Amino acid sequence: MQSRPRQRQGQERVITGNRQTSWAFADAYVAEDDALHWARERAREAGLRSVTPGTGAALGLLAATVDAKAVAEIGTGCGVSGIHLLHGMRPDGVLTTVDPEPEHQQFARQAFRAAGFASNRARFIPGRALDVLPRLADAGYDLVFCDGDRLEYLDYLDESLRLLRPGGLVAFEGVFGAGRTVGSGPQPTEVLRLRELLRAVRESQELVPSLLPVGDGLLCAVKR
Ligand SMILES: C[S@@+](CC[C@H](N)C(=O)[O-])C[C@H]1O[C@@H](n2cnc3c(N)ncnc32)[C@H](O)[C@@H]1O
Repeated sequence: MQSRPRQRQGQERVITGNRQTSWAFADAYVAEDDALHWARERAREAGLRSVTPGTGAALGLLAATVDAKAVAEIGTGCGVSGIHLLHGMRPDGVLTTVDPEPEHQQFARQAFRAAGFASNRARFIPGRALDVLPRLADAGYDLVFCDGDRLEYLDYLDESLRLLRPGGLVAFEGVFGAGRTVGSGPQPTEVLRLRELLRAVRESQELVPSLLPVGDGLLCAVKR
């Protein structure tokens, strides 16, 4: 009996030692095609973050799980996350994607075409999320993916609750804040806002939450 705790400790050490390798394996588990590599490269040149392959795979999975016909995306970037979402959506589904930078959306448009999606599968809306989202239909969306201005995530949460149908899903990219969300010491406003978001989602009676440790942290919640 006395040897049990020692054995458990040993197992924990093995898991800890391999954890980074396991996470790297999980992140690269679903391969990306040429269109995604092209979009990723355009984003890198423009100095933009894109979701990691693992986060992209999770987004595709989530879109398929809710059988998404209508998805709203905040922060088109050069289209990496959009391609993953479109892959998971129904074949007749439409991605509505919002970004204030027309040149980002132009790259995304090309990337979607290269990935084989017909032009009517995506609706590009140029503009800032908080100007555009109020114009979108109540309960008209199966999934909302938030990857725009992290200072505005709490406002995106309010808008998402209005936009989602019951059973729909909201996802926020990057909530680990590159490790700063759980870091001690003074943190920038962006990190403080991420912490507020994490609290608000966890405490909401309207949401069933889960924080997926993919990429830089993908906070997900289903609207009851
Ligand atoms: C990290 S990139 C998005 C990357 C993209 N989701 C992907 O993984 O391919 C963030 C994008 O949000 C856009 N953005 C910044 N502020 C925004 C706002 N207020 N509303 C909507 N988009 C915004 C930026 O122009 C940029 O293209």
